[in-house]
Amino acid sequence: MGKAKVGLVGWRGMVGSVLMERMAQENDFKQIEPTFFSTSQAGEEGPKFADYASSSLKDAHDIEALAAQDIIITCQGGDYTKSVYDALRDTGWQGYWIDAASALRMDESAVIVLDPVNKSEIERGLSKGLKTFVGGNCTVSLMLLAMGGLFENDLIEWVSPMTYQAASGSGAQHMRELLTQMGAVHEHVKDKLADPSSAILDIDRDVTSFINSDDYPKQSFGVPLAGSLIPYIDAQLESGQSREEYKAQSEANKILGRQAHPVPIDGICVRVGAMRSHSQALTIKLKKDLPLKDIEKIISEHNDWVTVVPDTKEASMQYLTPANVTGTLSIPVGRLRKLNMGEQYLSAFTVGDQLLWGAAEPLRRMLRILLEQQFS
Ligand SMILES: NC(=O)C1=CN([C@@H]2O[C@H](COP(=O)(O)OP(=O)(O)OC[C@H]3O[C@@H](n4cnc5c(N)ncnc54)[C@H](OP(=O)(O)O)[C@@H]3O)[C@@H](O)[C@H]2O)C=CC1
Ligand SMILES: N[C@@H](CC(=O)OP(=O)(O)O)C(=O)O
Repeated sequence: MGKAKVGLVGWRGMVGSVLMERMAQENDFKQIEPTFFSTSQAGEEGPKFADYASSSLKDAHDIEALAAQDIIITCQGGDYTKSVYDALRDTGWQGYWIDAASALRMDESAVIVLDPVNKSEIERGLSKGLKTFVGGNCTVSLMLLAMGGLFENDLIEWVSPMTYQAASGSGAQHMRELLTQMGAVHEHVKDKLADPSSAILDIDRDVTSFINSDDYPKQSFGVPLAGSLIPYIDAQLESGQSREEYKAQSEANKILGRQAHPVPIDGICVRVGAMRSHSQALTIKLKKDLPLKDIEKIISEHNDWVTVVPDTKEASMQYLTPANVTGTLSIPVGRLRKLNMGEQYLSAFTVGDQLLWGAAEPLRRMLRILLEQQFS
């Protein structure tokens, strides 16, 4: 069999760029015959990745050109998926669709992919002839990689994740705005800050009035993030949850193949001024009382990326932070201890790069699974 024809859509966006970087690092381009698509630059020169120079960009809305692909990977977003997916399938196209957007995630014909956690669900989907594979929500994927061992051993009665989500989850413009806000705050008080005799409460008053003023740059977020936080992510639902919070239980149980007997998962999702790594504080009710040492072993042995950070101040401050994790595939889990509520109540804190395991990496690995199983 020849190399699989792989159509890449959304490759120059933020998630797509991280995906391209990982594909180049892992020599994925050598295994495929790629075609690059664009919604806005059709006909322009294509990119060069890992010595692979592409021909000119194809129109990402050209259904015929899309239908010529064996596999399409899109990081273009939900609106794009909605605009072409049905039309493409309606032509009778039997190719594989790998998607970063949430649009098709809960669709019965789609598998949510996170192979270190749900390889068996992926295999089940493939054997049933399913052809649509979607990456999960970032906080959900990162939580499942961290807690994979406890879920796999069916030790969790419920989880309450309280998140600290980075600006990248809102997109590139929002990351820029966070930095602009940081710079603007400093600029506003820099003279007073440089004067050792100035009173900190005066500086704080100035900062507070500035970040609440119309002069503060907040076109993208709508409210201050630097110097503040945003306790609501994504749309408001009838249930009182935000859509981001709703995804925790629904997507996690679909990934785990537990939709018939779901594990209750619910908490509050908060945007903080980190750049691209999401953190989560988890309160977990275990099904039974287990020694902490056993819990640590189960967690750390589940996959190659999770590591248990000792519950000390020094290790937590050094290793359990967005600053330490960003740009890596590492999933540290720390602050593991039994809570005062009882021996079955466990706390945990975990961090992961929202653009790597949270978005691009599960898609790349799904491509590899398809290449190994369906195109070798
Ligand atoms: N941001 C995130 O954290 C996550 C996002 N996702 C999904 O991925 C989708 C894409 O997100 P994200 O990568 O942040 O989106 P981006 O806004 O970074 O990119 C989306 C598209 O915008 C177009 N574009 C226009 N101008 C530029 C420019 N100057 N530089 C780069 N691209 C440009 C490109 O399409 P074209 O070439 O066709 O013009 C690009 O593919 C989301 O809608 C979501 O569905 C999933 C998980 C996490
Ligand atoms: N909503 C996530 C990012 C994201 O794109 O999620 P989803 O892929 O579920 O739409 C965040 O803001 O951090």
